[in-house]
Amino acid sequence: MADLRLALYQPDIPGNTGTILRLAACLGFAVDIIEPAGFDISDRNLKRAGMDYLAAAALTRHVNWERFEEWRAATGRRLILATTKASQRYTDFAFRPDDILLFGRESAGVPDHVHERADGRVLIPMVEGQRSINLAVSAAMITGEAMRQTVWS
Ligand SMILES: C[S@@+](CC[C@H](N)C(=O)[O-])C[C@H]1O[C@@H](n2cnc3c(N)ncnc32)[C@H](O)[C@@H]1O
Repeated sequence: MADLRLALYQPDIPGNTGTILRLAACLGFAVDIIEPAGFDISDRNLKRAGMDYLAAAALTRHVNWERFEEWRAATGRRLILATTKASQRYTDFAFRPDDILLFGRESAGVPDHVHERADGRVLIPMVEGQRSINLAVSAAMITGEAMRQTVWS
């Protein structure tokens, strides 16, 4: 199991979370969900996307942002935010093995106060005029790069 973690800020779409939990089970990293989420953990669309991989996923639920931050402070881990507002490409960022990679909610990303708390902010560069990449796809791209740098190299 890698030490790297992926955190989802108040996710809205259960299929995306199920897809990410399946990825986490397959690649071997833990997932933190910062609630409230827009669905229940028993949602059938989450189960459909996560399938039987859900049983193997290491999932921790945090009741809100403040409790997540209390927990993170105790671990001493960095928080690295994936955001379209970053200027640094994720491929140019030096990830650490114990980083927490934070992804925003599908409908609204993260609020400014969360953006400001991040120790680093990374961007997947897009074609000019496009808004954003699907949450699960962006999570796979950035987690893949972080794993390449810290686990697979
Ligand atoms: C569908 S996007 C959120 C779109 C939202 N309307 C916004 O303005 O942020 C969901 C999450 O995927 C990640 N994401 C999507 N595209 C990205 C990109 N090009 N670079 C970095 N992260 C991205 C971010 O964490 C984002 O909060």
